[in-house]
Formats: sequence, C-alpha cells, structure tokens
Amino acid sequence: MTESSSDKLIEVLRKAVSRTSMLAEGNDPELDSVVRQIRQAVNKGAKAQEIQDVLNNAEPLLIKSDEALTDRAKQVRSTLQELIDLLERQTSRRVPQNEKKQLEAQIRSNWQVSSQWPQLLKGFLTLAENTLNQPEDITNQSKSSFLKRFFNRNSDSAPKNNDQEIMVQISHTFAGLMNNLSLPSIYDEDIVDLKRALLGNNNIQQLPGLLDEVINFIMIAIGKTQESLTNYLTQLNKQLASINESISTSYHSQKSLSESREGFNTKLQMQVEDTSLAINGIKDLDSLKSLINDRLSTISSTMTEHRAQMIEQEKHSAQSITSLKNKVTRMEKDTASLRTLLQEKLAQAMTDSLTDLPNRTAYQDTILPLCKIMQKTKKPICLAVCDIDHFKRVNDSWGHLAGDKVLRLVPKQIRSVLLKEDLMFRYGGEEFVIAFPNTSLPQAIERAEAIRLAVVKTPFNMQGEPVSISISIGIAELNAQEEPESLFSRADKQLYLAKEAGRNKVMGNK
Ligand SMILES: Nc1nc2c(ncn2[C@@H]2O[C@H](COP(=O)(O)OP(=O)(O)OP(=O)(O)O)[C@@H](O)[C@H]2O)c(=O)[nH]1
Repeated sequence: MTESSSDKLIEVLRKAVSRTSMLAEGNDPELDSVVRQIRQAVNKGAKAQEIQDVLNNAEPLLIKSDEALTDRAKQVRSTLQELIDLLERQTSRRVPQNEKKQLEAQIRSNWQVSSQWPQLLKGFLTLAENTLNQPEDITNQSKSSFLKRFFNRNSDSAPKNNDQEIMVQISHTFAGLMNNLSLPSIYDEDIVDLKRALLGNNNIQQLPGLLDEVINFIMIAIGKTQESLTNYLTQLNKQLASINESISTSYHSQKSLSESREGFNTKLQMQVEDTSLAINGIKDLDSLKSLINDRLSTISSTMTEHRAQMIEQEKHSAQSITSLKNKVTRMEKDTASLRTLLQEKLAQAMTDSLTDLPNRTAYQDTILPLCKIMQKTKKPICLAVCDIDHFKRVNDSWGHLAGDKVLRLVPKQIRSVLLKEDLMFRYGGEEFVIAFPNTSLPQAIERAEAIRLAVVKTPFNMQGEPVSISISIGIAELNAQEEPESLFSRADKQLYLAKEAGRNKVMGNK
C-alpha cells in the first residue's frame, strides 16, 4: 500500500470511529464521557496507542451498556405481554384473538430491535382500541360455553342480553369462518369489510343479510357459484314437476283402470240379468239354446274387449312406473354426486394443502367436543403448540420453496413419534398443534421431548448442504371446566417461554 492510500484509509477509519461513537452516546453518562474522549482523540489525530488506551477504557462500559439495552428490551417485551394479559383480564370485551396472536408473534420476533418498540406499542394500542370497539360481553357467562348459555336463555337472567351475546357469538363465529376461507386476493377488501361488519354487529336484524354475504363467499371458496347451485335447484325442481306429472298420470290410469273394471262388472251383471229375464219367457229348447249362444257370444266379446282394454292400460301404467323409477334413480344419482362434491369441498376446506394436515378450521371444529368429552369422562388431555425455530431464516437463506419443504418434512418427523389417537393440525405458518388425549402433563412433556429430538436429529438438506432444524414446544393440560381457548393460550405462553429459554426446548405447566 502506498503512503498516500494508507493515509486515506486512516482518515476514513477516523471518520468511521468518530461517527459510530455518536451511536453509543446517550445511553449512560459515564460512557458518554469516554465516547467524547474517543472522538476528540480521533479528531485531533492522536497516536494509535493513545486511541487504544481510550478504547480500552470504553470497552467494559460498552459491554455494560449493551447489557442494559438487553434488560430494557426484556422489560419492554414483558410489559407488552402484561399489557395484553391485562387487556384480556380487565375488559368485559372480547380481545380479537387473531390480532392478539399477530401482535404476540411480532413481539416475539422484534423485542430486541429497539427501533421497533414504538411500532409494537402502536400495535398494542390498536389491539386495545379494537378490543374496546368490540361489543360488550355482558357477564362472566361469556366465558362459559355457548351452548350452555343458549339453553339457559329462557331462564330469568337477562334474556335480552343473552340474545345479544348469542348474536355476538354467531357474528364472531362467522367472522372466524371468513378467516379460514382461501379466496382470491381480489376479495380481500370485501372480506375485511364483511368481517368488520360481523364483528361490530349486535343487531339481529342485520344478521341474515350479513350471513347471505358469508354464504356467497363460501360458495366462491368451495368453487360452486350461487348461479350453478341455483341451476341445480331449478333442474331439481323440473325433475320434481315431471315426477309429479308421472304420478298423476299413473293415478289417472289406475283410476280409469278401476273405473273400466267396474264398468265391465256392471255390464256383465246387466247382461247376465238380461239373459235370466229373457230365459223366463222362453218356451222351447231350441229358442233357449239360440238365446244362450247369442248372449254368451255377447258376454264373450265384452270380456275380450275388456281384456284388451286391461292389457293396454296395464302396459301404459307399467311404462309410466318405469319412467317414474328412472327419474327417481337419476335424481338420486344427481343428489349423490352433489353430496360427494360438497363432501370433497368440505374436506378440502378442512385440509391444509401444503402439509395435507387438518388445518385450523378442523382444529376449531375438533377441539371443543374433544375437550368436553375428556372433561366429562375425567380423563386428562394435553395440548402442545409447536413452532419451528428461526423459520424466517430458512426462508431468507434458502428461499420460500425450501421453507415449504421444511414445513412438509417437520410434521412427518413429528408424526413418526405420535400415537394413533394423537391429533396434529397445522395451526398456521410454521406452527403446529398436537392434542394428546388420555395423557397427563408429565407424559405429554416426555412425548414432546421425543418429538423435539426426532426433529432436531433429522438431517435436512438444503441445496446439498446439511441443515439442522429445531422446534420449540409449549404444553398445557386441560383443567376441569376450562375452555379450549384458555388451554391454547396457556400452551402458547409455555411456547413463548421455550423460545425465551433459547429455543429447541419443551416447556409445560399445569
Ligand atoms: N415457506 C413458507 N414460509 C412461511 C409459510 N407460512 C409462514 N411462513 C414464514 O414463517 C416465518 C415465521 O417467522 P417468525 O414468526 O418471525 O418466527 P421465526 O423466524 O420462526 O422465529 P421464532 O419463532 O422466534 O423462532 C415468516 O417469515 C413467514 O413468512 C409458508 O407456508 N411457507
């Protein structure tokens, strides 16, 4: 290096030290004074040894300031979490769970980045504001089961409030359903509007209109348009009309069959009566013979005519019965194929397409009855919330497709350790939920430990390089009377602690 280029380099380094020293300022008065000394030394062009001495003095203070910053970050994180918990405990309104989860995830990812603190606080304020905009949960009853409250609605306790509460429940349930529909992004704004209308709604008069809109979106999501369903119903209606016609034709032909049978009997009876009257006036055998021959041939032709008529009518009714049968069979087939289609669509709506696992909607449908059964039979059940550690880094380093591959492989490893009766769901993103029925907390922790090991020991391969993936797991055991939301929230808190404790850990608590 020439002298002038080394001078330039030194000049650049001086500037860099001088500027970066400003960053450390304002954290601690003691550190500030050392920082100022550094800058003065650098600016006046002090010798390297002098600068080195000042820097040596600064080092322990910088470490101290760094630790203080981490402590502050921890304080910010726990204060934010306490604020969220407080909001949930203190207000008589329902905290929007999705927003809450999102905010908690943001806190988990960003608590160490001080520039993000205002953003996190703003997030909390928005959550608080949105909570306060929620319709009020009238009493503590809101924490008991919806059905219990529904069936108690005729009791003396504030029936009007109960109605309103049920309204809120229904609106929330449908708003939740909207969250789980996968719809093209052109509907994003409409869905946000509809969810807002549902969540802010406590007027029963508005519910049918809103539900109509929800149904329209479900139709779009399951790939069946309102129009094609209407077509199907019109078709069905036509088939029913035509069956109705066949039945009335068949009824008429049956009627004319019995009328003609009656007519034939009367005719025959009259002919027999005529014959017996005529016989009374006959004096000789020949006339009698000819009369009887005559009458018998009349009776015989009446019978032939009647038989032909009967055959014709029977043929006609057999035809209409066959056509009726065909129509019913066709209708049954159509209905069966529509049912299969709807079942397939429903199964699709319950399955996560990336991992083939039951999704969050399926979780929500399953967990309440499962918890109720376990509580009724007094058997233990544990819930584990599992989250892939530093998953963002996988996406950032190896790309989204590699991230997807990990998302498919991790549940396969988890499954290899699960029992037949355990249930696993993709709750969202890189989060999986496992229900361990008939399992106490210590047993569930042991099982989760096996799951954690199975994942961390799996050699994942990213573009030819082996990469180790780990998961953190939080577990809670269901208490008597507890609602699934609270069980999930306790397990999620344990997950948060597992992440806190350095990740690749299992944490559980009663
Ligand atoms: N590839 C892929 N990435 C996803 C999917 N769903 C969510 N993600 C990503 O998962 C990442 C989750 O990151 P964070 O919530 O910040 O958490 P993390 O990086 O796992 O870190 P910790 O949970 O704190 O250990 C985000 O980058 C999402 O974009 C998906 O279906 N496929």
